[in-house]
Amino acid sequence: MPHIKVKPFDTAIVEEKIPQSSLLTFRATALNRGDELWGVEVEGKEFLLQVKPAGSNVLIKYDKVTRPLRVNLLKEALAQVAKELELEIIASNIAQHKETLFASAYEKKIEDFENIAFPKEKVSVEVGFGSGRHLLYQAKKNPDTLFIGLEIHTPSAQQVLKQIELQGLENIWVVNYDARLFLEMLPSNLLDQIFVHFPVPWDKKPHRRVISPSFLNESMRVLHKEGRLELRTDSNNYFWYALETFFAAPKIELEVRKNEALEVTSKYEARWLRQEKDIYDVYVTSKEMSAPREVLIDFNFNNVKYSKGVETCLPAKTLVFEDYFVHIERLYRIGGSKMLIKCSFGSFDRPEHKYILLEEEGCRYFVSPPVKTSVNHKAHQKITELLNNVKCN
Ligand SMILES: C[S@@+](CC[C@H](N)C(=O)[O-])C[C@H]1O[C@@H](n2cnc3c(N)ncnc32)[C@H](O)[C@@H]1O
Repeated sequence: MPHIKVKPFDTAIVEEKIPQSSLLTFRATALNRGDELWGVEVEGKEFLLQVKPAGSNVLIKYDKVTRPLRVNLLKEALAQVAKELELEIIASNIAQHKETLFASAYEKKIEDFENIAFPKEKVSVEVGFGSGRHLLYQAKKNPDTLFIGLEIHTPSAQQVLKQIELQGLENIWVVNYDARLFLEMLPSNLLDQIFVHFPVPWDKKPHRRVISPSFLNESMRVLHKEGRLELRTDSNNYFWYALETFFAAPKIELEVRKNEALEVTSKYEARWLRQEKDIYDVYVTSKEMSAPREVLIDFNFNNVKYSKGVETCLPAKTLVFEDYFVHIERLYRIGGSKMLIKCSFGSFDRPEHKYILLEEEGCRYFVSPPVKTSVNHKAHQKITELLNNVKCN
């Protein structure tokens, strides 16, 4: 990733240069540490550069949380900063290259679902598609259905995206995100089917299993009446665990099969078949329409403003709640009346990493708000409460 190593210089000159700079917007210095963050804006995109000592020199590089997708924007920012501050570069890797961003129209981000139009009337979901054999097969066989494939393993998601292009399929969306958090982004009564084939059994860490009471509730909400959740597993343990979970749900119909042959065999299944293992199917059919989903999530901080002493009032330890956490990682001071707060929060499995810019005029996420999930919202409300309490002290 782009960086420059420069000879030592007085970083305080940045503040003097900001008014004339074509890209620098602020300088934030870490409390009790030697590193800094510089706010920049290039071609309308805001992001941060990290500045820290590297032996007897200074390293200026990208910041993971706010980095723009286009690497050339970062390189341009580093080159321009070095020029404006007249820095002496010792080493760098900022030569601009032609960018070949592999952006597939079939890859969707979780935040796209905050406001998305489904191009087909019929929609189904596959959770943890792995090599994608079943997903690709279903999409080919049912061109009238949109298949949303969810996979947390990024290389598998990329492989399947390539296959989609190679096979010329137009009815699959791939989402590289945790299925347990994804379903809440969907409207009620949308889906025909949810396939969960050979989920990781997690015998020693059952809390990581995809199937859980809350996953079942969300599945029943997003399936339309008569829509079906299909679990296929080779794990006897998982089968009984899932049955117990499903039995507790109201208004569903259950069907259990053993060693049923499907039209397509996944890689995992082929291995179990060679070993002559039993394979279990459990079908859960939704028997009622669900109420529309209510989305009452906003990430405004309303009346939160910078007040003196904020750094002494924020918790140093991670706050852990039943289904979310809040961790204030680091504080940066910008002049005398602004702060940048680096924090992580939300779900234990897919935490958000964000900066919050706290000023006398107000407060906002820098550079973009979190994904609209309920756990992120709970965490946001907790952070708002923490920042408001500072005002009361
Ligand atoms: C045992 S493999 C099965 C793959 C495929 N369904 C098959 O039958 O060959 C389980 C897959 O689920 C994915 N996975 C596990 N937990 C997940 C989650 N919470 N959300 C999305 N994918 C998940 C894993 O990355 C892995 O690719």
